[in-house]
Amino acid sequence: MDFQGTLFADDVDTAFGAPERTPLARGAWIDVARGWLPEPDGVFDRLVQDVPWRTERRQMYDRMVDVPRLVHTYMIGEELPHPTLLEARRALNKRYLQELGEPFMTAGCCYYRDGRDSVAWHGDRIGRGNTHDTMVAIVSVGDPRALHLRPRGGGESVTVEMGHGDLLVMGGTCQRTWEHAVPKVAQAGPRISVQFRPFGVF
Ligand SMILES: O=C(O)CCC(=O)C(=O)O
Ligand SMILES: [Fe+2]
Repeated sequence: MDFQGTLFADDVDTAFGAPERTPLARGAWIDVARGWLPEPDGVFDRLVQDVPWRTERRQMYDRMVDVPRLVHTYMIGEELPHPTLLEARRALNKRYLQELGEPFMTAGCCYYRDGRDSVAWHGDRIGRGNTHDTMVAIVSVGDPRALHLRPRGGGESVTVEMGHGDLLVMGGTCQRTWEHAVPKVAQAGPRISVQFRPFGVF
């Protein structure tokens, strides 16, 4: 089904629905909306095929290591690989522009091929997320994976099961006062995460 068709199909009622907010400690919050993205199957297939995936390399101590997942970031002005993602970013900007004070611009994509792929505890603190309140909006497609959040320096963690088409927005101080991770699991099929961020947040 093409995109216009999708917009007028049954899922128009649920697509881009209102997220539910959960305040976290220290001025952080998360918004969650289940089944938020329309046509998640088509988005998943397109992303697997068309994104120029590369292995992530990261400086760790004195050496470069492979981070176990594939990545690619669409920078400002670069065309997104599926029209539904364009619609998703529009919907996010409509909902959050006033509160965020600026639009979501970039789209980072991460491909977790199976349960061995993961990302360790971190905040998105390269750039302004380190000093300013901001938002990172994550859309998940494919197999469900748990995204964990914990206060920086320790404390009780929060787990969000990220299912096919689900939206999670991390907001407020979340990137500098909390950390998040997608740990390895014994069994999982492929999952792709698309993270929308404002300019200067990584
Ligand atoms: O896989 C996810 O949804 C989280 C990815 C993430 O936190 C990041 O790449 O900064
Ligand atoms: Fe992150």
